Amino acid sequence: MSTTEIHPNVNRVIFTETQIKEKVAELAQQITRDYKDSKNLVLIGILKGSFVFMSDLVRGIHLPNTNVSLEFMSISSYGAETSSSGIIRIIMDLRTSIEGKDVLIIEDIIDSGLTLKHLIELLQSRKPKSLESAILLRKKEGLKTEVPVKYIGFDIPMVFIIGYGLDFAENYRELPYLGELKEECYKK
Ligand SMILES: O=P(O)(O)OC[C@H]1O[C@H](OP(=O)(O)OP(=O)(O)O)[C@H](O)[C@@H]1O
Ligand code: HPA
Ligand SMILES: [Mg+2]
Repeated sequence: MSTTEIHPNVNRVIFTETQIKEKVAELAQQITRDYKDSKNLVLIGILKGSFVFMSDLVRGIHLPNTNVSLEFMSISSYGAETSSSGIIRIIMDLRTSIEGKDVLIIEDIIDSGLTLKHLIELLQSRKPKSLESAILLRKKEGLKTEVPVKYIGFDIPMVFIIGYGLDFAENYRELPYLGELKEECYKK
């Protein structure tokens, strides 16, 4: 990717397409290894942010002896801000039961941790056989609550990230890399 293709509102590229591809392949291999004896694995993508990560990740998972199904939930708490509103809204819930199944939540980012914490409590009450999560990005210093995460892509600094599915006020999801949004785009 040449520098001329970088969006003008991106301060710097944090991870390139190649770096992301390698990391996603690594995560997919770990998941393949860990779930080889699973009967039913439900991968739950959390929209909208996870849609790119989910689509790349699932194509690296090879489990010929497992019923692998994909489900989606849509959850929102950020709106047009760069910090969590603290109000976790479920916009769209699962269509099927997860009772007795192995469940893996697929998320783009964990920042305050509030979304994942809420989600784990909700899904645990539906009695899955197991419940884990695969998260591409984690802002360790942003965490306001303890949340267990089994698969982590990258730990990142406290900057606002866009691209590869992540947005600011619904823009930039289409960028193929992960970049830092310029402060002047959100600081008044
Ligand atoms: O750890 P937290 O502080 O809760 O932040 C993480 C959540 O925030 C983002 O969702 P957002 O509310 O922006 O919805 P979106 O995925 O539709 O962009 C992101 O996709 C995670 O779901
Ligand atoms: O840094 C971020 N970028 C995009 N969405 C987010 N949701 C939580 N943190 C972020
Ligand atoms: Mg968002």
